[in-house]
Amino acid sequence: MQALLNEILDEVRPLIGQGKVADYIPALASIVPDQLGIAVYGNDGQLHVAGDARTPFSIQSISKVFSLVQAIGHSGEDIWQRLGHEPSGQPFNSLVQLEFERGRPRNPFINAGALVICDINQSRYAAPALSMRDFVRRLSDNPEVTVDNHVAESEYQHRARNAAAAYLMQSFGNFHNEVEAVLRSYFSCCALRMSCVDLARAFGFLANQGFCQHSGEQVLSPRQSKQINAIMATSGLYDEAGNFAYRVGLPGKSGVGGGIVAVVPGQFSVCVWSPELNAAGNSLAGMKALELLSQRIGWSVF
Ligand SMILES: NC(=O)CC[C@H](N)C(=O)O
Repeated sequence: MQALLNEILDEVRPLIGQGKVADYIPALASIVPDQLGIAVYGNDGQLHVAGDARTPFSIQSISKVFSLVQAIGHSGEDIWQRLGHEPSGQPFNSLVQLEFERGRPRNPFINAGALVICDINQSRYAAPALSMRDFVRRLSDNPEVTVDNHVAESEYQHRARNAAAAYLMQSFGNFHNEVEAVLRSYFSCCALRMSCVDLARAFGFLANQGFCQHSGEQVLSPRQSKQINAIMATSGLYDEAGNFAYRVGLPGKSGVGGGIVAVVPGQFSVCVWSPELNAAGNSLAGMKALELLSQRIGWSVF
C-alpha cells in the first residue's frame, strides 16, 4: 500500500497547475496550490500516508457528512421530512431547484440541504459549533482539531448565496432557527481544519459498519452507515457525482478546500488533498488519485 500511494502521488503531481484554487471565499484564495497528500486508514487500524498527509486544510463541504451523522444520530429518519436524498444534478450552491421544489433541498450535501441539517442541529445543541468540534476530535482521535476563525469569518462576510438559500427555505417554512445564527454554525463546520490523516481516521467508521475502532464508539448502526455511504455515492460530488461513480466507483465527499474522502466498505477509508479544483469545485488531482487507487486495488462498490 505504501509503495502504491507514493506511485499514485507521483503520477498525479503533473496535474498541479491545471486547476484553480477556490477564491470565492477570499480566505481560501491564498492557499499554496502545489500541496498534495493522501492517507489510507484500514479497518485493521493501519495507517498509510504519502505527501502532505499531515498538513491541516479547510475541510469545507466534507463537514456536511459530519453534520448529517450528528442529525441522524439524534433524530433518525425524521430528518427526511425536511429534505430528500436524491442527487441534485446541480452545482453545490444552486438556488434554482430550491425555488421550484418549494424550499425542500434535494439532499444533505448541497449547501441548501446542509443548511437545513445545521438548522436541525441548532435546535438540538446549545452550542452547535462546539459539539461539532468535539465530535470530530473524537472521530479523528485528534484533540487538536480546531476551527479556522479567519476562514469562518470570511465565509460569513461573503454569505450572500448561502443566506439567500436559507431565507428562501425560511419563506417556505422549512427553517426553524434564526438564519444568521445557523449560517454562523454552518461556516464554523466548513472552517474546521483537518489533515488527510485526521479525515481518513474520522471516516473510518463508515468503512466499518458504523463502528469507530479508536474511540470504541458505535457512531451509527450498520444500516445507517450504509445509508450515509449511499448518499455519498449518489450526491457526494454535486453535479459531478455521476462522473465520480464512473471513474472511481466509491462513496465519496469533496470540499472546496481541495479534500476528497472516499470509503471502501469493509476495508478502509481514504482522504486525498490537493487544493486546485476543477470546474465543478472538486479537487482535480484528488479525483485522479482516487481513480488510480480504485483501479489498482481492483475494487469498487459497483
Ligand atoms: N462545496 C463546498 O465545499 C462549499 C462549502 C462552502 N463553505 C460554501 O458554503 O460555499
